Amino acid sequence: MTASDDEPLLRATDLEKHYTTADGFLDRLLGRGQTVRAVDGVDLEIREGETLGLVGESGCGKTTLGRTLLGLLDPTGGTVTYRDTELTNCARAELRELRTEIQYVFQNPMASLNPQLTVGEIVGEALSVHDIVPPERRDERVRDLLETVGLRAGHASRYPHEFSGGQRQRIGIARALAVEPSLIVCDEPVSALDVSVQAGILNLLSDLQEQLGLSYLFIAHDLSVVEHVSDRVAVMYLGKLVETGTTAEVFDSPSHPYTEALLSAIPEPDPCWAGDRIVLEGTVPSPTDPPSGCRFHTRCPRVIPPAEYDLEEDAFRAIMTLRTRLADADPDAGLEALCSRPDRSEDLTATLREAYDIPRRLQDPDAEAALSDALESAAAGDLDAARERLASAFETPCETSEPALSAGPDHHPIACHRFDDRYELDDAETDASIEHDDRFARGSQP
Ligand SMILES: Nc1ncnc2c1ncn2[C@@H]1O[C@H](COP(=O)(O)OP(=O)(O)OP(=O)(O)O)[C@@H](O)[C@H]1O
Repeated sequence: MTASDDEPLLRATDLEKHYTTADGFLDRLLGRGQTVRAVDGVDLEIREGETLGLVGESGCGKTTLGRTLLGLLDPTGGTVTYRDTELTNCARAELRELRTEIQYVFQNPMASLNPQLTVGEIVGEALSVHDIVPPERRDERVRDLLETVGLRAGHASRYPHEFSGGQRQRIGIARALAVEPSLIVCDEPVSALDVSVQAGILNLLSDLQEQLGLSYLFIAHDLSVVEHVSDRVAVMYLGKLVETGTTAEVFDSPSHPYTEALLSAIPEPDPCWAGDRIVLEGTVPSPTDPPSGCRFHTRCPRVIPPAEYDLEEDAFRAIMTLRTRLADADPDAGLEALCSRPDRSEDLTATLREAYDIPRRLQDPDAEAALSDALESAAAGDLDAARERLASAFETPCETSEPALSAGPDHHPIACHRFDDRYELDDAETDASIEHDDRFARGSQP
């Protein structure tokens, strides 16, 4: 079976996986508990023979997405289609058959291998469950598989604890290969291994892809590894994809501010490297109550200022950081919730400006008046009033509507309002943005 040229091998459409954190039956009955929107409307394609890298900070939903694509988790919405069969809507027997086509390689090979079984039994289990080869040929097939992954046929009689981390991962790969899959979801397959053995596993995966025409979804937080192995890359933030493209498109000219920040954190071996690391404000918000509009707006270094003011991007970012802190603050905690500096001056509004890197005076008089009001409320300990004043005076388009994943300046898909004609940025800002992109183009010289 092969997918036609224009049909992807696997396609997810508006895929959702929400967990509920209700503790027990009574909680669920009474509707108590929270919804964790781990995967929240993902469109994604994996093509025949390619490696799609999936990157994003810890907790953004990568593993949940990988497991939902595979059917290890039931989606709460959307569809997954393998070739021309919708997995999310097919009969049990057919699903059981198709399960062999998509396999999973886990991050921690020790935890995923049954210590009570020999390696031969682990790798052979799937052969008997799915009746892949006749019983009399199973041992031979297991021995072949072990040799394919760089182990010895004689290893079949040993137990997982007798192997090193890298060898255990090879056993996990042999087990996945046993059912002759077309697609393997590799979930952080080398991150638990010593750097010295990582290359061996990556080379093995690459050789197997070449020999067997496999496709991979390669989940990893190590961006250098992803750049090395992937044909295309998808960047995920808080349950959604924010940028996808070929590896060159995403790594050489990242357009989404989140991708820029992620890539700027890759350690750079070149001592002449001129790019600065982009430090994002705050922590990743909770997927139980994600920010409205663009989920990244609470941390985005390029959050779009309100059109009615003439505001510098940096000044607006600083105001948004204060707004986000106010939104999260316990109103009873008073000023301490915003500023715990021991060196507070008499003028608390000046201390707040300093603590949040807000200029002493904004260039736009209306913006300055609104900000001064809010700071005075905050300095007086009335955090509710400060929060409301800032929210009504400094609303960004990034929080009012959700950006769709659509063609950006380099034609690969990006979910960011900066590239939407409705939110026209003036020429200076767009030029600054392009210069900024160039500065972060990997490999560029100062
Ligand atoms: N079974 C579960 N019940 C409730 N919430 C869960 C469950 N599994 C994961 N989550 C939550 O879903 C979100 C996404 O988790 P997931 O493990 O998919 O992210 P990830 O990007 O793979 O993270 P990491 O890189 O750390 O493995 C997190 O907030 C996590 O706490």
